[in-house]
Amino acid sequence: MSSPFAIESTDLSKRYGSEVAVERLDLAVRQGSVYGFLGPNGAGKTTTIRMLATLLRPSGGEAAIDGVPITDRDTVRERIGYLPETPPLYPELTGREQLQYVAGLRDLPDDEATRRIDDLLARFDLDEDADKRVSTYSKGMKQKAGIIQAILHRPRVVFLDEPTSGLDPRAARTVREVISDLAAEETTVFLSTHILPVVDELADTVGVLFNGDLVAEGPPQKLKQRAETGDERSLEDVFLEVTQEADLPEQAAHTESR
Ligand SMILES: Nc1ncnc2c1ncn2[C@@H]1O[C@H](COP(=O)(O)OP(=O)(O)OP(=O)(O)O)[C@@H](O)[C@H]1O
Repeated sequence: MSSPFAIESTDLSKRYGSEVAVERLDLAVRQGSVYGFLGPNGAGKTTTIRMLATLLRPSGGEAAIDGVPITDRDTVRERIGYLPETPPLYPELTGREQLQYVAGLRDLPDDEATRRIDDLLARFDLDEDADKRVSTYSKGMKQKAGIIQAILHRPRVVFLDEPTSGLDPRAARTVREVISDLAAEETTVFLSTHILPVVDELADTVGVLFNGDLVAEGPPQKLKQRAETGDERSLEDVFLEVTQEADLPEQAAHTESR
């Protein structure tokens, strides 16, 4: 039976030695939705994404992508695209060669690959630089190439770690439009970013991770509604509140020990 969830996890955990990076995380992300994954630096977002993308072995718990357990790495990898914080690119290739190489790894037919590469290069304003070596690219140009290679094969689920990092306003808008288009085509987008307005605009559901724990989850509109008064606050207010409240016991302990 097919699951309505594109990403599911139960008790997903990761420890680095005695350090707990992700603590018994339960996720259920609907097919075709955009999930905004927020959290302060070091909260465990990248660790979570790397586990879901089969690049890091969990210390405990389970997860499935598109109904396939992450232990079945080959099948999961066929169905996902991943933009890490630093896109993996070969500096000695040109942008176009890099994308052709990835299309080959993904077994895309040549003519379809050429068509999609040309379309995406133009969409990201990278067409004029497509035949220059990646080693000459700026940070933003590398980021654009990284985004294109993450979505080139039309994956069912896309993980984007800070996709607008280093991008100028026009390119950042293109990324937002591409994310909307992906969701409209029933691709699930798991989006980690510190840019809260992007999440506010695009996410169907927001999850806030703090010290490896999901401390808030829900549609942005609902999270922004104050339970007591019904007044609206910003997503930033919500973020600061939920990532501070959970911090209070530690702060109290710290103050007492002085
Ligand atoms: N390879 C590693 N070895 C040891 N500890 C690690 C390793 N990778 C991550 N950590 C720790 O795990 C925790 C979570 O890190 P992670 O990179 O997942 O956070 P993040 O939410 O993505 O942060 P940021 O927003 O700064 O990118 C941090 O405390 C980090 O120090």
